Amino acid sequence: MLRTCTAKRAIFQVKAWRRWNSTNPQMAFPCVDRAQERSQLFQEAGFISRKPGMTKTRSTAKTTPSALRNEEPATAIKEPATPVESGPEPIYGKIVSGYKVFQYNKPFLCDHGGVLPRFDIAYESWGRLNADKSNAILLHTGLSASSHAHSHEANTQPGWWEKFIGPGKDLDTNKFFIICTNVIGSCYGSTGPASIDPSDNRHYATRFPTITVFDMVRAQTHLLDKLGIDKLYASVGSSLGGMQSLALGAIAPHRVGRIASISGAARSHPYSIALRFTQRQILMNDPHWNHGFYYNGVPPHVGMKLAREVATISYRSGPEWEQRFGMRRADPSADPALCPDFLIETYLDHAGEKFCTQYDPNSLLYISKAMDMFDMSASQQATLAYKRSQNMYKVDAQNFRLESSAAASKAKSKNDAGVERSSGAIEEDDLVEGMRPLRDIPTLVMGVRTDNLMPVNCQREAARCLRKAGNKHVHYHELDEQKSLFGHDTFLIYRNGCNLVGDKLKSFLEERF
Ligand SMILES: N[C@@H](CCO)C(=O)O
Repeated sequence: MLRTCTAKRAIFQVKAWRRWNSTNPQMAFPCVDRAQERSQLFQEAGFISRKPGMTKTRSTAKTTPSALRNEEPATAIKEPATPVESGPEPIYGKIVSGYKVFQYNKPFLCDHGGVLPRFDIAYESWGRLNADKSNAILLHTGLSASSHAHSHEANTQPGWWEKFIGPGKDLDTNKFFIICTNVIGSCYGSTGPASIDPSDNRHYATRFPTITVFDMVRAQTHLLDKLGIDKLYASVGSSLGGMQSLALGAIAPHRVGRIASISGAARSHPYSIALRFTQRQILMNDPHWNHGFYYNGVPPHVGMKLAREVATISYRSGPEWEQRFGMRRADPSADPALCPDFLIETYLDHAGEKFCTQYDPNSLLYISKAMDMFDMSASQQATLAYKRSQNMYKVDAQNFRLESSAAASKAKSKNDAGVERSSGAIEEDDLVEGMRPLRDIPTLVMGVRTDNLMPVNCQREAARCLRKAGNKHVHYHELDEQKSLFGHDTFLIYRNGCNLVGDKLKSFLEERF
């Protein structure tokens, strides 16, 4: 009762403040009011969901205020119209159904020694698996994506690669069987921090183990086993997916026929780490983050919104925004405001608003950290292999035997190669050595010069190291400013009926080697 009264009083105060400042428009801060209002709505919803006899987890659609369901709150102050229509945007939705779930019911050892007692992987597929199961393509996702890459009967909403997949398309479903998973650590049906820990029926939250990109693909190999796919036709991905497609080639080269790594990297760039670190800091310093234990209360939606605004700056490019927004203001006749005012500001505000209640904040922390740590250098892989061998006792005896011998041989190969991680300067020989397992796998590496998040140097480095490792089939393409101003997100965007990433990918996949 007390909580309801407090919440109502706070909403009343916000409304009163708005009434007052309508006569003082220069003092209006609708972007701040809206955040406060959303906290109140969450608080009310939390109170409703904790009434006797109701679930203790986050409230259901029935009891959840509209703002929490990512709709416009009935009482929200209207911001200037968002100029998202002025340019192409990725299609990302909150996916809660329409996927299949693969259940791995054995303990899963993560690279850094944590153990998941079991895990789920949400996945979707398109096309038909042929009789000898040789036409499967595993499509790896970027950070925020779900398994819903394309529409189908169980979910007719357009997917995030809707135009890339289909009969005759870039990923041609007349030829290939396409599988897309939601990675472990995420929140769209696969096991992640928001999942329930079976040992105590509480959300994992930050008790979830640290995961690596190698863990993500290792988990996917168990799905491939279940589907009876010994060897993929191709491992394809962009961004984080471009890291995964390479990582799979490193841990299971015998299972991959071709690799496509688009706007990815063989190891993270310090600039990318800086951008993701900043996002995590913003999120973790939202008092509602509560060390990750927010699932029964108000989530850190303000931190999420601001983190997404920073992320969006890294996903697109200045030259795109010059053309798209310039110095235009949402309402040129209005006095300058501290809340969104320039079109670019309303755009970022919209990106943050859309994402902040759609994606689990802890998933952002875990997955972005996994990206930061990604490094295919031989010394780093050997370090992880050694860690695995030390922790193998935590999982069952069968896994112990299988994996400890693999880990031991990797740890040994580190000594054979005589490679150690350099203390400061970036050591390329170490990366070449780490990419040696991919030397016989035809690989497409693509980069975009306007990419601010994973600079094109990352893709140049990956291609160069693959070649130095002896790979004779490295196909490298770089899109210059004339071809794409969409920066890192280029791979998500179709314009004028085409996407240059898709064209190149199609030729690579369909070429005979
Ligand atoms: N916009 C993409 C870029 C990173 O893949 C995302 O949010 O996942």
